Amino acid sequence: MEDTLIREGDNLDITKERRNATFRVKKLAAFIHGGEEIVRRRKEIYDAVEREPRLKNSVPIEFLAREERHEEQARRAVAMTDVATDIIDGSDMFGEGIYYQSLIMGRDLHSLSLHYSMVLPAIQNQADDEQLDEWLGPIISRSLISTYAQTELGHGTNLSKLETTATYDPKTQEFILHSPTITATKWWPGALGKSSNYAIVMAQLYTNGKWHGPHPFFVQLRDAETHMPLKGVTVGDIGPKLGINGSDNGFLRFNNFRIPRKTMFMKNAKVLPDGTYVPPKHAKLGFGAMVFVRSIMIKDQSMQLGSAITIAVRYSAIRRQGEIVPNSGEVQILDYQTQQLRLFPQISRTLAFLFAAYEVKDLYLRVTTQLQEGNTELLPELHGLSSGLKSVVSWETAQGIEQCRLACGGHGYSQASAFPEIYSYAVGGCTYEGENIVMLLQVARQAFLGLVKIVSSIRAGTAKLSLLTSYIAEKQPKTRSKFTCVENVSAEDLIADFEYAAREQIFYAYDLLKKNETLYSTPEEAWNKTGIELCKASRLHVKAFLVRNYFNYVSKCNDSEIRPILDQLGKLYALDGISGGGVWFTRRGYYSDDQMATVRQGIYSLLEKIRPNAVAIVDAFDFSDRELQSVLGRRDGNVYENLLKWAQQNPMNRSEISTAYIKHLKPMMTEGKSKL
Ligand SMILES: CC/C=C\C/C=C\C/C=C\C/C=C/C(=O)SCCNC(=O)CCNC(=O)[C@H](O)C(C)(C)COP(=O)(O)OP(=O)(O)OC[C@H]1O[C@@H](n2cnc3c(N)ncnc32)[C@H](O)[C@@H]1OP(=O)(O)O
Ligand SMILES: Cc1cc2nc3c(=O)[nH]c(=O)nc-3n(C[C@H](O)[C@H](O)[C@H](O)COP(=O)(O)OP(=O)(O)OC[C@H]3O[C@@H](n4cnc5c(N)ncnc54)[C@H](O)[C@@H]3O)c2cc1C
Repeated sequence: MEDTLIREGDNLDITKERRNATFRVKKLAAFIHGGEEIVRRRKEIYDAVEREPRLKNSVPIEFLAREERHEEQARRAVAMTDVATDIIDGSDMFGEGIYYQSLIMGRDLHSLSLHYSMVLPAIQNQADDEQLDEWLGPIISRSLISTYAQTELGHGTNLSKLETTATYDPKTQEFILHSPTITATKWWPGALGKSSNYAIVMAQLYTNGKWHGPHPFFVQLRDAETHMPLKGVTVGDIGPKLGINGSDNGFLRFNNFRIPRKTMFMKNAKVLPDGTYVPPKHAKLGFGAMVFVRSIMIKDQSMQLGSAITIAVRYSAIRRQGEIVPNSGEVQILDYQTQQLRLFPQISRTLAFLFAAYEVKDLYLRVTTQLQEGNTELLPELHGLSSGLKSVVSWETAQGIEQCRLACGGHGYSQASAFPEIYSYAVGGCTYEGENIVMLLQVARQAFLGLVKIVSSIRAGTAKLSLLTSYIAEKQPKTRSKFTCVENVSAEDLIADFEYAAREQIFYAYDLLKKNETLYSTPEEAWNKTGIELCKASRLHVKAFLVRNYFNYVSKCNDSEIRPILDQLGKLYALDGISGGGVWFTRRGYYSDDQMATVRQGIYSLLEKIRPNAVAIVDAFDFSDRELQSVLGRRDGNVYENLLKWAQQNPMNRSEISTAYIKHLKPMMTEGKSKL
């Protein structure tokens, strides 16, 4: 079927792929992105960005040194936010906001990342009316730049042991911020080093001699005119990192630095002028900014994997290497079954993660509405869903990007492929906003209303279960999995298989925890000794959610042109999970060896079915060349000539003779000659 992505001068192999696709890309793109209107808006936003001279990205970012990159990204961030209201609906951070930003900033953070992704939502949700009046205007007008300073040199995960203190002095109605040790130094906050003049600082609150745990404060760090650090504040950049080097992640210390009482966020917890502490309705309301980023990053991660797989599939369609049948000509590497197994599951994952991102967005919005009415009922569910997805999605995204890179051979290792930028940006998501293992343990402890608590209440018959957890209470089937062959297997059967595996492991981990509680002297030690099994339970629980959610989402599609594609990808997602999960599915003989062999046969048959549509499917992710920034992943497939151009524009090639040659190599060679 002819498609609008085909243009004259394109690589012939990629054109043939597009012509042979069995569906129209526009239809699949509309379904993936949530409707034709959204795809139309993406195009409108893209065109507006392309038209705007200040949003031209003329400098290839990967050739820049750290300081140049930081400066260029600051320029882009200012230009991006200067014209944002003319182009996007800024309130839609989950949709238009992420897309618009990715067109301009690429895979990097910048001077305003935290200002918008953490400080703005924190102010909207945690400031009282008076604070909102005072702070929101400057945040929106960008007359100040702010960040979120929580992590310290000595503690990131364990917030209860943060060392920065905020001690209330009722005489002056001020808090005294102090960093009592080296390990109390704030370390990591994005844009803290050189850009921000304000920060939300998480500090241990002391008032009237009592400790109340970590609380957020909105603190001025630098002079509004000179941008010099205020007296009592030491601040700077922490140095180059694996990725996101456009961002000046920073360090920060306070030396008995006084701030007014009303700099403490007071919508939830309060400190009255006499120092009386009023606790919040829910102890973790002050952690809301983290929950927000955990929620939005699921879509961002899926888009990173989506761009990696788009690059790898397009390149695999134009790359010819080796022969399958001797003397019949070199084949497209996409024809190798091994290449397909490496790549096609990444397509399925991208979709599963994206559809999950839609779900977490809905839950986030529901929770925000509830919280505005003072209702915290759904907060634990959101904490569980966002923590679990964050953990599984960022891990599988990082592994998937790496598979895409490897699948592109040597060219995948070049920055021209974009994989180094994509990987080093995305993999940060495994650590920031809660280290992944720690977040899995939260899922076990708390998520989806607390797996561990659920097990005991299910056994007592008192469980109140949500949609996300109700499967745990169902009886484990005594029979085998219903799987017979890929053609006949239903979505319900595949969901049942993942629920079986999750349920089995959840109860196993629970029983082990209970046993360990009898063996160790404290519940905490028993918890630690059950940590690995608990994490496995959480992972399977999240995977069961991802499979269920995929098929639920796809069930809305009645289009006979694209539904088969979505079904194939869904089955591949599930069967690849079952085949890779092995032992989780064969426990108690739930899957026999023969069934497992048939699962593998099913995967091979799906790879064959997906193969002719692979290029068109990744086209439907709707990435422009501007977003992909990859020579290998170009829409037109003209990779080789552009690799050469890319190398030639390399600043090292501006002059024929390098300074390295003049300073070091030439003298060595001259000396060598003199010794001849
Ligand atoms: C395009 C956009 C894409 C990307 C984003 C752009 C930019 C951003 C990029 C990077 C920015 C990065 C920023 C940061 O990294 S900020 C720092 C983030 N730090 C963390 O995430 C620290 C992780 N640690 C924690 O969250 C907590 O300390 C932890 C949950 C591990 C434990 O908390 P704590 O010790 O205080 O509590 P516990 O005693 O363990 O638990 C008590 C109870 O409370 C529940 N709980 C914990 N957190 C929450 C929450 N947020 N909401 C609701 N409930 C919560 C916990 O489960 C326990 O429940 P129960 O078992 O029922 O008692
Ligand atoms: C790119 C990037 C951007 C960041 N941006 C910011 C920012 O803007 N603001 C900010 O405040 N912070 C920021 N951070 C810091 C980030 O939030 C922390 O690094 C993260 O929360 C992990 O904490 P940690 O570094 O203390 O790791 P640690 O907690 O020291 O983790 C080290 C290891 O110990 C394990 N571990 C720790 N605790 C437990 C436990 N209880 N049970 C089992 N295992 C455990 C972990 O699983 C991990 O394997 C950023 C970090 C990165 C990498």
